[in-house]
Amino acid sequence: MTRSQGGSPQPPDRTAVVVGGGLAGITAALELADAGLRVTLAEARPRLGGLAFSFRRGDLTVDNGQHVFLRCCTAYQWFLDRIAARDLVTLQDRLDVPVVDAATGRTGRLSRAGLPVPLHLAASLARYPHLSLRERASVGRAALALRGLDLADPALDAVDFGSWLAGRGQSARTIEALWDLVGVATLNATAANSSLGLAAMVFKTGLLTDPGAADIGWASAPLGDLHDGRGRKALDAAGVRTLLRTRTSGIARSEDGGWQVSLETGPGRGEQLAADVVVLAVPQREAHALLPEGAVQHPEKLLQIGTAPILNVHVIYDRQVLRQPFLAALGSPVQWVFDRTESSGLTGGGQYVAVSQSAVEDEIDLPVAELRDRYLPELERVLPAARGAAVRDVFVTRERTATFAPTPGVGALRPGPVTRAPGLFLAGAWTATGWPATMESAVRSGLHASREALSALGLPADNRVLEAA
Ligand SMILES: Cc1cc2nc3c(=O)[nH]c(=O)nc-3n(C[C@H](O)[C@H](O)[C@H](O)COP(=O)(O)OP(=O)(O)OC[C@H]3O[C@@H](n4cnc5c(N)ncnc54)[C@H](O)[C@@H]3O)c2cc1C
Repeated sequence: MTRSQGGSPQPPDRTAVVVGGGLAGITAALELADAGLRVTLAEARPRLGGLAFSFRRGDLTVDNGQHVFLRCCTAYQWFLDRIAARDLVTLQDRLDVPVVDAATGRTGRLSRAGLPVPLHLAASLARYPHLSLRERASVGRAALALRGLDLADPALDAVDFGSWLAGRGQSARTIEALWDLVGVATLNATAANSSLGLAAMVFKTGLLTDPGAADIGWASAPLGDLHDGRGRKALDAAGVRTLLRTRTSGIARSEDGGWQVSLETGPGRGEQLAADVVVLAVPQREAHALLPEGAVQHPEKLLQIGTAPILNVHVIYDRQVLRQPFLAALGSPVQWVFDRTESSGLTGGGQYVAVSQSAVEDEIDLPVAELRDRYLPELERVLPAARGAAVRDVFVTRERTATFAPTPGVGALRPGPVTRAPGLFLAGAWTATGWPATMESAVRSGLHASREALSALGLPADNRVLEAA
């Protein structure tokens, strides 16, 4: 799938090494290979997909954590098309989120109508039972204020979203029942701990641009089938040499002005790869450790980017307890609950639900027994059908560094794709994409890095995806 420019042959001998086989690295590798480079992708783990992966547990295939995307995640959807995995996701025709208040048992819905922005959400908000009339009216005013914010204004990054909302008349209840309901899941932080710049980006893009922007999508197969299985197929077809279980231990300038990448391919075994360009698509701490001296101006900034955890509590019931693909909860520690029955391969009746808990710094290290005691009774409050159901299994997946923490000031710490070392580029959801740590940010970062790498080699890059985004 080499892009040919007006029929002229591509230079055959340009080489690239991409370090890290998460979504950022896969994207960069595909783009560089599509442009005609000889690409090696080195991933430390035995699989691709980075933070969005699956593993086997008995007969089940379990995702390390529930992942969703929105219709406005155009780069991630391009990626799904590029790896031929569109058939493995479901995307709502129209945003529709059931929201249960565990305290009252009432269910409201955040949904959209077929009207232009912002009227598309007005009817649902007007009927939203978890806020008073006055609170609902205040949401409209805050949304208008959000709409007026200039996302390019760096001053937004220094302000916390919670204070900004409070200053726009949002009560604690409105923040909990609306802004945090969406924001905690997308930013992995409460409004009080989120940069206004990132929060405004999420809410403006998702709710105040295109009417369909916030329609929710999710994998209908295990994440590993998409990012590892189909990702690997696409890389193979593009001619990328993919090395798994291969940790990169060093990146240094070679005498000819290119790069020398040191790989650990097994115990006591190594390989040196020469490359014209290197894309470092690993998390910020690993990037800090691998960056050659002087490659970024303030390397210490990478270590100042905080991280935030996500916890999933997986519960197998002996019967159906959740009748929709997912729901969100209020008045309970439970945040979001997803039906994982089909995608996990559970057979023999029963239902598998995953409770997805973002920004749970105080719970991430709790023992399973404690989490079980906390969440099973809460699930019975949120899902009445769970009250008479028998629990067949409970297990927990923890990602302590699931995302970077979107705290105020983080924008100034995130580097762009271009380093001061010619031919060395950075990618990863944590780099300066303007997005919070999401699959969308990861794919965008891979597109940015590969575009810059191609341009440094004097090769044309396909900008269409980024321009459309
Ligand atoms: C539980 C959970 C839930 C999430 N939910 C959502 C969601 O709903 N929606 C959403 O959009 N996003 C979600 N995210 C975030 C999303 O998964 C990440 O932002 C995205 O996958 C990051 O991709 P990446 O390529 O930037 O980094 P990573 O996935 O971290 O990939 C980096 C890769 O580099 C490899 N590596 C590191 N060091 C080396 C080395 N020295 N040599 C070789 N390889 C190395 C790692 O093994 C890893 O595979 C969630 C994350 C988690 C953990």
